[in-house]
Amino acid sequence: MTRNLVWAKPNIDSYQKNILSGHSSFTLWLTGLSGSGKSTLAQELEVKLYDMGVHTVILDGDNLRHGLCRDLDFSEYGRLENIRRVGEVSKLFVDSGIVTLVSLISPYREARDEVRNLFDDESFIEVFVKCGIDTCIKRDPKGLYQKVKKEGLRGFTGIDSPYEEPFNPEIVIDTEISTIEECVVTIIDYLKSHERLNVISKS
Ligand SMILES: Nc1ncnc2c1ncn2[C@@H]1O[C@H](COP(=O)(O)OS(=O)(=O)O)[C@@H](OP(=O)(O)O)[C@H]1O
Ligand SMILES: Nc1ncnc2c1ncn2[C@@H]1O[C@H](COP(=O)(O)OP(=O)(O)O)[C@@H](O)[C@H]1O
Repeated sequence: MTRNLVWAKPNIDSYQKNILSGHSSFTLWLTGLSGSGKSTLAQELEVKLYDMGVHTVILDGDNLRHGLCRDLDFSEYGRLENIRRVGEVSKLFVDSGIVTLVSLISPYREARDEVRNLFDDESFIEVFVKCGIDTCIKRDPKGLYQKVKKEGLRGFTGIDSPYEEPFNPEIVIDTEISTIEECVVTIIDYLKSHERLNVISKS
């Protein structure tokens, strides 16, 4: 597939783009069941990071499936291709100096690990947004679990389609026992303690 292609190397590298941004860039990959809290946390985190002067973009599964990924369904292939595409897009943003907040069920461990392999060790932070299926069903923010029950919606994650929990995520957020604010603080604390929010400037 990649035969006869030559990589076009840009004149400005990602470190120089980080200097322009004033901070390092990385992907925060929020994975979890529908209703676990991925979108809510990505949105709250973005506000917090904005206030700290950090440039961000949110890549939310629901939104991307209206455009970039609108040709994909929820079959295994559709989800794997979705994860692959969002991984590649997140890499483009990170290479451009932008912190990328991904909110994607991304139910397959191996597919998430393939995305991780696109990045250096520090630049991919997997966040397991942990929440039991019963709580997700109770929350049902979009009424989709009701649709599974009442309208026979098939292939729904956690019901009749698999979700593989990460073995070794950088961060685990349990949204059943922590408030939204507490979850945000946990993530920001992780980023600070791992020096991901340090100011970068030309020396
Ligand atoms: N069958 C099925 N299973 C799971 N989710 C479904 C399904 N059909 C539609 N939806 C809605 O699509 C959102 C998940 O899209 P993702 O792109 O994150 O899914 S995946 O990573 O490709 O598995 C998901 O958004 P979130 O609730 O924010 O997770 C749902 O709103
Ligand atoms: N600690 C928490 N973190 C995130 N969401 C929470 C938390 N506690 C309760 N919620 C609620 O759970 C729901 C999660 O919905 P959403 O963010 O759309 O989930 P997802 O994007 O994973 O499908 C929201 O209604 C949110 O207010």
